[in-house]
Amino acid sequence: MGKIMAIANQKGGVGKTTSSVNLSAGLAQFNNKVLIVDIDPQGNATSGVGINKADMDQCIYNVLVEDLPAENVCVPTNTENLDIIPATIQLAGAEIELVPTISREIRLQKALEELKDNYDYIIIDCPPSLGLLTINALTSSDTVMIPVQCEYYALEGLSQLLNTIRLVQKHLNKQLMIEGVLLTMLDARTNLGVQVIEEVKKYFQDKVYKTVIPRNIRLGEAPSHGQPIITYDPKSKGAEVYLELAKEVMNSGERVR
Ligand SMILES: Nc1ncnc2c1ncn2[C@@H]1O[C@H](COP(=O)(O)OP(=O)(O)OP(=O)(O)O)[C@@H](O)[C@H]1O
Ligand SMILES: [Mg+2]
Repeated sequence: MGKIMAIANQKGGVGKTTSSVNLSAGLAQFNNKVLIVDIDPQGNATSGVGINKADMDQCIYNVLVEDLPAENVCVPTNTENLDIIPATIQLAGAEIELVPTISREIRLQKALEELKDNYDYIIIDCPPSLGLLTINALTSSDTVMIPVQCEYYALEGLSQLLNTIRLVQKHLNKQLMIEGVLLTMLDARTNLGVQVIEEVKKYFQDKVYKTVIPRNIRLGEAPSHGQPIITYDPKSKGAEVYLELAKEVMNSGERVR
């Protein structure tokens, strides 16, 4: 049975999508069958794996709001072993349309239940908010990965996220565990980055992944070519670190709560 992992942080631009796409591609390279679920109306993970959103007449919106089976919207990507459930801008309406519906917090969970056996990993790329879409992701997941940018104010807003995770654990998904905190966009030339790493480690202790993602120009370029880093530039530092992270995730089954 597959492991479902949400990649969440309500702060924008911290590396959620970059990590969703490239961790997924890394896991796929190690022969895991992987599904990305894009639940961000921006649809960055969707375009990041080369899917043209304008060509899509169905997406995760139809699954969440119209009960379309998730299987019907799964599409293969150019990366072997990697499928995606895409998001288009249509999803922007879901946050409000779901409010009056029955079982609005568990719609994604129900949809993914039927798919869980087809994949080794299902990675959910969350939007930068703590609204119903992120709640659906957390309710569906076994674990949550929190990317934290190595910048000043890195920890700001994390208490809100942790509180939301606690509420989901209490009311909707007792199983949910924090998989780990991923430090992203480290600029090794500055002292600030090192200070932030220290601070985050003090707070989260052994929950912080050993792999730290540096700033890497190639990682920033890859999405505009619709490719994960391991195909866009397999020799880059970015490809190396996301493969390392994939290994770490594959070995983290025994991580304790
Ligand atoms: N390690 C990195 N090195 C260089 N650029 C990066 C790196 N990680 C992410 N980026 C770039 O930074 C920007 C923000 O990253 P990303 O889209 O992954 O963040 P996000 O948390 O998904 O954002 P949002 O909250 O809008 O969904 C993107 O342009 C991305 O290409
Ligand atoms: Mg994103």
